[in-house]
Amino acid sequence: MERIEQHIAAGGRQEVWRHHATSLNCDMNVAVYLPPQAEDGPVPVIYFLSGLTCTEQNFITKAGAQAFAAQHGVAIVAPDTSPRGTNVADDPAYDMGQGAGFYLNATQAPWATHFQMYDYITNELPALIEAHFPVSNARSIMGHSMGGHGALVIALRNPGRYKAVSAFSPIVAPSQVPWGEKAFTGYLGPDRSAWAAYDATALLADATERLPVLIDQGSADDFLESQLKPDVFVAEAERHSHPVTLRMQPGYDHSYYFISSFIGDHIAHHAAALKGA
Ligand SMILES: N[C@@H](CCC(=O)N[C@@H](CS)C(=O)NCC(=O)O)C(=O)O
Repeated sequence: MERIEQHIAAGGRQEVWRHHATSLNCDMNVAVYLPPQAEDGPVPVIYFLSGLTCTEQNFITKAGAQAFAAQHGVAIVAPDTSPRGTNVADDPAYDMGQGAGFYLNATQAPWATHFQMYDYITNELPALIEAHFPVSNARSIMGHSMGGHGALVIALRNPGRYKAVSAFSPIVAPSQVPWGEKAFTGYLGPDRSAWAAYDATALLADATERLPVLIDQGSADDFLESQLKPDVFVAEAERHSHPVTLRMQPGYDHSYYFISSFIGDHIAHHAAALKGA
């Protein structure tokens, strides 16, 4: 692993590391924030998954999370959103290919060679982080938009692995909206039976754990009605007695201004669960 950035932030360290990802068959950047408490011993870790078009940079430069992470003594790991590189398949559209990995394991050409983000985020990255940084194995996961989809799917499919899950403006039912239909057709093929494993709403029926889900959603988000549809998830969660809190935030849009306004609440929510662990 090679450290490519290091900055003091809120008394801790914001770092960016570059490493070879075996599951993705390419080199990846990953941002790691270590709070001041990490100097004295292992701290819990929150994974933050970003949305379409993002790299590891968007969250660390725009969300204002470092001061809250320092206050609560938690590390935050923010990976890139897809495999990258000139040898990696891509698509000219912003919602497919590099920058749009959808946190799944692709089965279709030309994507399957590198687009194995589910394995990377669920297995390879935590093992790497826990081997190289002063962190404990207390983990939680959150994300934004496509990354909110990733966080919900990964938490629902891995009971016991995460102490908390939350999302900003998540794509909760990708099988039912244009972003998801396009990406899943490309990465997983047209057979919709393969899609349910990556659809948070579809996964609720078989969830074995009742990890409470916190969702914040801006009411003025341009993607709310067409792509996000949090009510679909809430209705299905109610059917299966799965605890979910959806907070509609009046006037907020889809941007990092929205995330930065509520990131403190999410980090407090995660820190309480991580420390109770
Ligand atoms: N219309 C946007 C759609 C992509 C978008 O809104 N991306 C969100 C996540 S789904 C984002 O976080 N963008 C990067 C940023 O705001 O820093 C575009 O073409 O860039």
